[in-house]
Amino acid sequence: MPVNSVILRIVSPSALFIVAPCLAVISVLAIVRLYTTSKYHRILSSPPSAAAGSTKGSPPPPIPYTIPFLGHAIAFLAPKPGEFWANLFRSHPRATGACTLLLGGNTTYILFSPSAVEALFKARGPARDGFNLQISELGLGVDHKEGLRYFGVGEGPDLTGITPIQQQEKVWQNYLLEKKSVNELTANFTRVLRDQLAGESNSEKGDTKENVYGLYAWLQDRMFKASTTAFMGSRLLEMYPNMRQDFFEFDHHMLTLFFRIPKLISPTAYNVRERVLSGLINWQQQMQEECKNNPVHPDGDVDWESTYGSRANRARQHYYASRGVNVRTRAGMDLGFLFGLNSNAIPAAGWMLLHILNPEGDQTLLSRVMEELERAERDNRSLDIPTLIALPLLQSVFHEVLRLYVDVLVTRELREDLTLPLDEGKRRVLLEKNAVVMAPSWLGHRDETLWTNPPCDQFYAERFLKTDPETGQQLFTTSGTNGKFFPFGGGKTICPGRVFAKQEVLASVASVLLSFEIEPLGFVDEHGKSKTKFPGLGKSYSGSGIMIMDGDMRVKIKDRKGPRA
Ligand code: HEM
Repeated sequence: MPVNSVILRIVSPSALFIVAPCLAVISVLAIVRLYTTSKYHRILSSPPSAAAGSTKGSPPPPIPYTIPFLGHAIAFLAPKPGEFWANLFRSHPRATGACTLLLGGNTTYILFSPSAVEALFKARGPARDGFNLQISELGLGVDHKEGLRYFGVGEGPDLTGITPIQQQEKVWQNYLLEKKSVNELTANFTRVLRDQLAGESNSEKGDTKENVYGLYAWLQDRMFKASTTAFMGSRLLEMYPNMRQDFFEFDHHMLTLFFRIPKLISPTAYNVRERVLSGLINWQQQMQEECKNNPVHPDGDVDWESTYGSRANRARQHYYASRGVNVRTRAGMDLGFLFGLNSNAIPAAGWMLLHILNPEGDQTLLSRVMEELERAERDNRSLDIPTLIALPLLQSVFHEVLRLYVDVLVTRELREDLTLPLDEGKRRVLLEKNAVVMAPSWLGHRDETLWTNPPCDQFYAERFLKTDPETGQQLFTTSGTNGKFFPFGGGKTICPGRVFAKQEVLASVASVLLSFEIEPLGFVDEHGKSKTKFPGLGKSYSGSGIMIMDGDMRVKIKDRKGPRA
């Protein structure tokens, strides 16, 4: 009897309507897998080394996939830090220095050779304009046309010869990076933070009250208030007192929105974004009315005022006006700026404090850090910021926290073909135009061949210290880390908040440790339940910035000394 007849006897005709499409789908998936696997092996067997001597190089091996168009997107969205990379390198040799993924229809080159990453940051061509536009639309809820208007996509220079992108770069340069402005920002941040800490202290009344907190939750609240007030002015939190809770809920869902997870699957992400936006819109409308659409000029004598805060923020508001964007776009872009301001620096300070105070860690670390910090405390108990930010051990701890906990996908779009060197230029790799290239910090920061002794997944406070052979002194250094360590990205779009971030984080850690005696009481998980181990990495998508903790450390806090200046 023919096989068909046998199948027809076993399977009813209606079942065939289901089986046939399933078989067709399985066949397509199998063919795609076979085709991409054979292409992968073909390219892998003629690696870029074959192109030695040629200046062009060859494209990075394309990792096999099964589902057309989506490619590796589903696996890439695993909400467990590092999981995708660990799986990738189980079957793919790291020695290739680069590989190609298909992410939702986009060819995406992944770089993990330090030489290639270093050269990418030096290249002038690759840009991140398209990425910024995508963040504004998908993550911040800005309308597409408004996003184009804000960034001035495709626009040439204005009458003064400056393009919108250059105008924005000028804002960062003049008000975020220039020494006087960044010092003013740090002074205002420290003033608000220390006022809060002083409010906590009861020593003026001769009271020795002790308080018990989850250290990170306690710190997050105080740092958020200090940085938001220093940058945006005090009116924002007066008008929207619950902003911190909403903001950190949004922060948690930002990548859900960016990766286009539908509202049906994650309604909270969309709802919380609308809540924060509507709070910011209220504030924007009220402030525009109060300042009659003319915020205090950023260049005058005023370094801070209550409506729009810092020079940097007032310069941003003038930029909005020059671009003619509506109030929702302003609120969306403010949310983006608050994200840059708060999402990384606050967890960095949290990880630093937890490691310094960790009862299971190096028991000499706290006293060595305190010895350094006392050098940066003036007689009136204020902080000497230039001394603080040059302390070797403190800087090493800060950089070690960035190494271990920053997970960024530094992303660029290629408008032209780009050739990059692999292993000091002996081999070259060709990246074709119109693709996206990513340098994932996880791969550089946690490369076990580059960070040894102790192994890369361990916190080691002294990792960025070396001993001066002549004086025997401990010196802080990041030399030899190009292309392997890039917490702030690199090149012309490197994070413009990096100088403030360092001052803010170190000033927070110093203020807390110099103000209070802190006694660790044990660790808790995300739900506040006691656990024995130091917090690990919370759930997050690849590229979430500084990774959050999956718990906290309970501490008893008691005043260290009398009132401070
Ligand atoms: C430890 C803290 C921080 C880390 C790890 C961090 C990291 C980064 C990274 C990786 C980028 C992308 C750079 C690139 O593409 O090459 C970036 C961009 C940016 N960061 Fe930060 N950042 C931090 C703190 C801050 C702070 C405190 C501010 C604000 C004062 C800030 C404002 C920004 C802005 C506005 C951008 C976008 C710049 C542009 O589009 O050109 N960041 N940051």
